[in-house]
Amino acid sequence: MTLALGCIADDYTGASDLANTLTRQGLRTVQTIGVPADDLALPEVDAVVVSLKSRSIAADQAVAKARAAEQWLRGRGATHVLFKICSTFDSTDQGNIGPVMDALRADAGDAMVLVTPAFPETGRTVYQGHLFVGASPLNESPLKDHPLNPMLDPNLVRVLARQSHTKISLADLSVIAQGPAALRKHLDDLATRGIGAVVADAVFERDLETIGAVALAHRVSVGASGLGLGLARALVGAGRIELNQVEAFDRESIGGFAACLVGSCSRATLAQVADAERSMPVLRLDPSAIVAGDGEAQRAAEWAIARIADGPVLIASSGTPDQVAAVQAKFGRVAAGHAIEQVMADIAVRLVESGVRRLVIAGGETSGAVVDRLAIPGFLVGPEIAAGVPVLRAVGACGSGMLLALKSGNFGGPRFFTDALGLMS
Ligand SMILES: Nc1ncnc2c1ncn2[C@@H]1O[C@H](COP(=O)(O)OP(=O)(O)O)[C@@H](O)[C@H]1O
Ligand SMILES: O=C(O)[C@@H](O)C(=O)COP(=O)(O)O
Repeated sequence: MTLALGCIADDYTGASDLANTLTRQGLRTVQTIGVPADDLALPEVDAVVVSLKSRSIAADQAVAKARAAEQWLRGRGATHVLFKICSTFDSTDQGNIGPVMDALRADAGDAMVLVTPAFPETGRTVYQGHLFVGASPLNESPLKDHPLNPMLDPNLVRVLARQSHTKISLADLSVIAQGPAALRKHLDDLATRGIGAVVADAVFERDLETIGAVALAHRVSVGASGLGLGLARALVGAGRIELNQVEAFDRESIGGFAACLVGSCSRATLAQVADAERSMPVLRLDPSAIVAGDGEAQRAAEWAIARIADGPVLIASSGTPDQVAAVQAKFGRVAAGHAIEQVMADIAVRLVESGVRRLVIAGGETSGAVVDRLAIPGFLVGPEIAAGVPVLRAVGACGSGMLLALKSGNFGGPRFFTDALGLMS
């Protein structure tokens, strides 16, 4: 297998979003959980997205994990490696995007790294280095209240400069709009001034095509699915990919019971849970009881198992920003998040033991905890439920025969959970 593109994603929902984008652009793509074991049988693919649960961990640990993934990808022939971050940049001043970028840049020997989280299909655009979520600057969007990575500064040149040892600058839209040659010249000029990474504006997909075409000549880039789209189109345009069928697995019905586990507290997910209450039983967990270790996992699993034979169920820990703040004030941000994720994983194990084969999980960290506990080694990409969220089929012995959807907290329309289950038969 010689990879046309290697990718390292900093969480599992983000990885499935990127795998979805690459697949839709005609690249045969597989998502692996961590660096794959040597004995994991992978199909012949153009791109591998190695998923890490590294978005919210210490920089030195994230760097070590990213380097291991990079080595594996380079060993399979990847000349370009995309470090996939969130389209809302989810990374505080203590975050690790800058340190991982610095390390990958050093390993690759690149003079310049292009960085853009723009993903216009989901409303994420970058202008003058400022990230917008729909019409709102990042710091006025719901991301200001993210439970783990609250985003308070929309200027990504500043945010990245606070995390990185590399000198950061901007490629603004007036440069990007002139196309690849102008962007190359701009980067060359900046490199002579000691700049080593550039936040690139992007509002439309054509901007990402320009950025992708230029980035492909480098060995490393940093961005969200929009940059994946730009790189994929550049690979196809360069004749380095044979266009493939967009779905990598057959749609044979899988059966078994279905359940949704929701740990995201995003505004979009809160509305989706409220909507799901109209079509399936919903259990709202008590986060304080979870963190206090009061048997919430056991109670929730029993509640679900008593109902799943009659149809899908949904279990949510999600709270409003005020409720999340109250739990965090009592138990601490990291401890609360971790305890809730682990209870979701406990519940998932019980559900799978009871015959659940179709699992929808909302939230990146939540998905990471559940998929890790189920020991699923990787996924093939199936039909798209919503922008950035595909149906996934588990590969490998653990979890084989299961369908999952890993939903980024912010993605999906109001009826996401019923939409997802409708495509996961
Ligand atoms: N009610 C709650 N109070 C505090 N933290 C919560 C609550 N419910 C979930 N969490 C935690 O919030 C975090 C949500 O992150 P994540 O699953 O990545 O969602 P998203 O995709 O929206 O970022 C997780 O660590 C989760 O355990
Ligand atoms: O780029 C994105 O927005 C997503 O792919 C993503 O990374 C999702 O992260 P979570 O919102 O934490 O699930």
